[in-house]
Amino acid sequence: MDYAALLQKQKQLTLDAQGRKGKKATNKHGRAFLEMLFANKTKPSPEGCWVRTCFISYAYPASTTPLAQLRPILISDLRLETHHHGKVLFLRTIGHPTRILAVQNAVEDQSGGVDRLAVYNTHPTTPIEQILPKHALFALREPFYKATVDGGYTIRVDHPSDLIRLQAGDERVPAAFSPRLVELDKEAEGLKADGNAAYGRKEYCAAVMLYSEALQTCSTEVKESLRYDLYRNRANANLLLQRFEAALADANAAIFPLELGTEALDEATAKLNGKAYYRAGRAAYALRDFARAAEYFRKVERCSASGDADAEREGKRAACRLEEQKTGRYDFAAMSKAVSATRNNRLDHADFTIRVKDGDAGSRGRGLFAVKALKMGDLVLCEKAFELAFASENAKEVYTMVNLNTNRASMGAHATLLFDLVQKLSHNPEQARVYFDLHDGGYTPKIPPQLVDGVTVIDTFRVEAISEYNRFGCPNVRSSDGASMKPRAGLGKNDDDDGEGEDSQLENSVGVWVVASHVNHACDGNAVRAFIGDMMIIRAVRDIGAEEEILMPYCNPKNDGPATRTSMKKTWGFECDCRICEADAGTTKAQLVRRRALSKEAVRFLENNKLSMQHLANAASIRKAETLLWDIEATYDKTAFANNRPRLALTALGHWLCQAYNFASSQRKVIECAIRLLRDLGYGISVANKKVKIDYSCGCPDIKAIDAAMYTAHAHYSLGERKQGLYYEEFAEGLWVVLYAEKQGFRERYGSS
Ligand SMILES: C[S@@+](CC[C@H](N)C(=O)[O-])C[C@H]1O[C@@H](n2cnc3c(N)ncnc32)[C@H](O)[C@@H]1O
Repeated sequence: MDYAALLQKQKQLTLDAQGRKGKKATNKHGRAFLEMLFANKTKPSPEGCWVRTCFISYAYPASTTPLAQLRPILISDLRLETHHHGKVLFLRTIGHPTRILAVQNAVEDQSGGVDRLAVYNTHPTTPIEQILPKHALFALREPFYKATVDGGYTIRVDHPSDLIRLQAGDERVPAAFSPRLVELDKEAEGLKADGNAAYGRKEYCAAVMLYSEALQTCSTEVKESLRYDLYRNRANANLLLQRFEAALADANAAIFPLELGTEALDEATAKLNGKAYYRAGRAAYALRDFARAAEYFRKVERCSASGDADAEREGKRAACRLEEQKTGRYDFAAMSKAVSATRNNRLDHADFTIRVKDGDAGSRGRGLFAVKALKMGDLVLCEKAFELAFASENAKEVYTMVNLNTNRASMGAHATLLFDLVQKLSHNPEQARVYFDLHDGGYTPKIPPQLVDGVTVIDTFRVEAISEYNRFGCPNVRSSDGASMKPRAGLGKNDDDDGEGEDSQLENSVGVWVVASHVNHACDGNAVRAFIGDMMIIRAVRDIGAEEEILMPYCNPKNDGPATRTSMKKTWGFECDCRICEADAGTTKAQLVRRRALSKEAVRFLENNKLSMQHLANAASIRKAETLLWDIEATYDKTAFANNRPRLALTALGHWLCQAYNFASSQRKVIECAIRLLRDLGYGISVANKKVKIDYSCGCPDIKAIDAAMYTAHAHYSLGERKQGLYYEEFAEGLWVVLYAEKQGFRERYGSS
């Protein structure tokens, strides 16, 4: 897809539309047409994959003005391309909703004016009947009106929090709408029954609304027990909607207090309290407050003389999480077994973050620092995704996302992540505060999440801005899959892949990890990340001192340092000053031009000389590779790249040579080439008295380094030098765990020693 053309076209359309700014809409569709357009319930989309384009249009802030301070406006007064500040539009849906990218419906105002309403950034899995059901009432704060490409008009909602659903009995509903409303005077008991019925139909949003309405209706004369029932039921519906903060508050409001002077509640009331504690426990668990969850589950058990099997089980689960949180002891092998291409890869594990703290990182902004000294291979942190969109989960719809604010276009799960985030943040304001504290690249205005008219205001443009700076690509299942699926030629199974581009193939999914988001970049970072399902596992790639900043490469350092730096500047807005970049800074233009030309030649050479048992290298191709390697090496300044500074442009050819000599069973040459490859990846090797010493301090962990170590190990084994071989094998296995979080895949790739 030509993203640049798509972006340009959308910009032009937006610009053209701007020409009508402030004008009134002409030749509008009438009621009959709109009623016809939205006459039928939408059928599920036919099988197949839909490619949708999600345009993030020019940013404007979410409305934070309460309804009471806004003046009503009518549809007929709306002006095109205009944000109607200080105004509120009261609307009632008149048709059945439909979803293309936005959820849409026909609407009328209190004077009978009609138009189309489109709500963007809602979650694709939320039933559209929950968003814009027929005959529902809404107040739209500070509406935005625009012409659409199909020649029509739309009242466009980019921030779902601008649109407030009003209950039938709400006094803010304009009088003109009231006569058509039904059951205005419904009693709390009746509303509760309706809520229960909606819950039974799995219409949880409707259930929450009906319970809320009943709670508003509950007069002081109404039985107190009804109020508790309503809170308890609403807690359950909120749990199922993943509105965990609301669920926790509801569950707590449903707990009967002990009467003054009494020792215990009667059995029936205690049982009800048990239910409320259980729901509170589940909400606290989902909010990852495991200590609090464990306490609630203990309380459930105390509410019944015979105990409670569910609470006991949940209590044990919470205790396991607390143990993980405290010790960082995870069964990574079991975690790896638990994920697969066909499962929901969201794992039930706690975060382990006590070895790090955030702090001032000077010109890098905030950063993450080691609390204590860590050894190479140590777990730095393990964190569950705050939110994650697995590409594999939404196979029916593929989104291309085009952001006019940042001039960026992307394909994959980015749009789904935005919808996931907006949904989560809208209903969990405390979690929203954590998210909005992340780096936003200087986005303004910084509207904090706040409750206005009972709705948490979420600025979707800022959500996306933060996501762009903080999201990580990740595999659909686990990091090791790419490596174990593609064994290197001559090591274990045969394959002709050169190892480049594995990550890009695997990283279709995308997520946000809020603690890891504080880690700043260095191409030669002291830590790297790996994934198992939605868990990010960061390990030290070399020893890290107490108080030292944790740094990891945001993207794989590429062979062309200056090109990497330019792309980093474009994406994240900074220039890397790590040791590789520092060494590279002295590269002359002539050296760089020559290195690029030779690297291109190397790519062509590797493309035309793929190795396998059937295609062995001949003497001429080996000579050519060696010559190219020396020539590229000559473009690196000897002084600047002394002390094992990585020379990444050499590694692809170095890797090929290891393979070539390995196929030719030239064991000494394999060892020589592999040690050279390790050095070019920053690992200094010295051998004294058959003892191998590896200097990790500049090492760039990469699958090629593991391959190089295993080539060396196998060559030593073949030469009968088992002890030396074992050093390298141990090093390779350790590095594998650093890169992929666990051992799975190592033996598949390299076979047994
Ligand atoms: C994911 S955030 C990292 C945390 C961030 N420093 C903060 O203050 O919250 C990414 C942003 O951090 C800054 N950053 C990361 N690595 C950097 C580096 N090596 N040099 C300068 N700034 C860096 C850039 O502003 C980048 O867009």
